[in-house]
Amino acid sequence: MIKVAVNGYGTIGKRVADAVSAQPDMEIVGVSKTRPSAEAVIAGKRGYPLYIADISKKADFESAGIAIAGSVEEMIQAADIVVDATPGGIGAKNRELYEKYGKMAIWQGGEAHDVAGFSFSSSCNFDDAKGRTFARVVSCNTTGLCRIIKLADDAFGVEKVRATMVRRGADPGDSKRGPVDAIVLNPVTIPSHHGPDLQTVLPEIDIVTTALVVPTTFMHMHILQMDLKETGDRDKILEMIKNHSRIGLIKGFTGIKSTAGLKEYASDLGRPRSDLWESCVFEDSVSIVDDKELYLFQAIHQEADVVVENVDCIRAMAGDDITAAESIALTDRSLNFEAI
Ligand SMILES: NC(=O)C1=CN([C@@H]2O[C@H](COP(=O)(O)OP(=O)(O)OC[C@H]3O[C@@H](n4cnc5c(N)ncnc54)[C@H](O)[C@@H]3O)[C@@H](O)[C@H]2O)C=CC1
Ligand SMILES: O=C(OP(=O)(O)O)[C@H](O)COP(=O)(O)O
Repeated sequence: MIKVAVNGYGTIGKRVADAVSAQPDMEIVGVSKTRPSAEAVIAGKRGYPLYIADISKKADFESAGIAIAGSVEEMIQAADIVVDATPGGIGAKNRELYEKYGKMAIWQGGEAHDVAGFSFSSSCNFDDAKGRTFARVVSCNTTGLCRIIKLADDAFGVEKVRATMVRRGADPGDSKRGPVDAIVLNPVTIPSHHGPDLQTVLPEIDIVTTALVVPTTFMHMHILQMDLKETGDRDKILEMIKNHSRIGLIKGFTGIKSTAGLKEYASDLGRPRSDLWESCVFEDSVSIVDDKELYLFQAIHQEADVVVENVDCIRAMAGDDITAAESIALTDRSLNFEAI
């Protein structure tokens, strides 16, 4: 069994902990919080040993009736590999802790590529993670871009990509962020970080991305245009999407044309937390123009798509020798996840 610690039990960390627990070859040895909170209570209810970043806060937890297993340093020592899901910028500061105890670690997309020197996407570079001590799973948006661009590149070759990310303003449980009534250019400069971020995984792709933020909480929406090297074939693209285990195809007859419709669908499917681990490509948007231009819309559930990638990354780094396809299949099967 691969012993996994999750440092930072928040939006991403709690989902990674649940996904890891569902795997037959992994176990959670601990999760961490900084202060007593609703999520700390949930960690206890899930049976995850709870460790704290600042052990001097132990009394605060105990007076709230929350049992503490020890300090984050103790948690790290108990693990084979640490998934660092602390807020962007904090994770990089934890690197010396992982080095101190000689542990493998995986960071999230809020950290720069340099934190690990290697950025990961299950369907693009699984084998390159093998034997590494450190890796970073690219951000939710970049994960969505990696999946579909790799697919198009494999099918027809991709000459260049131009994409706009319409980003959610805050996660559903976050009442501090906005905007409440604005469309915010984020960033106002071009390109956004997503293109260069994609190139940390697929360096040969010519890509320019732009991004803005809107007052929603569930999912980002991508407007994608790819110039193909060869003449595109819509039916072939659709077939490849249907066969891709991490890309779902939203069919026109469903009437789903929005992130709201997808949220309802995920909920009706009985997905935990309404999570959509797959990218959601709208079938009717998939269009070939002038033979070689491919257009499509895809929605990305920011809280979910990176979760399954973290599980594969753990397996690539700390597991038995296994192929990407085998790991992806095992991860998904263990979660009862079949792309829509
Ligand atoms: N929320 C999202 O939609 C996505 C987030 N990410 C990335 O995942 C990472 C985590 O983001 P979220 O889960 O959204 O953040 P979050 O704020 O929801 O959770 C972070 C957790 O880390 C804990 N924490 C803070 N400082 C800590 C420390 N020093 N030691 C241990 N725990 C500490 C907090 O208590 C909190 O539970 C970031 O790099 C972010 O960019 C990636 C994809 C999507
Ligand atoms: O990794 C994400 O987005 P990103 O790919 O746009 O950086 C997550 O949705 C977190 O984004 P945030 O930095 O707006 O919280």
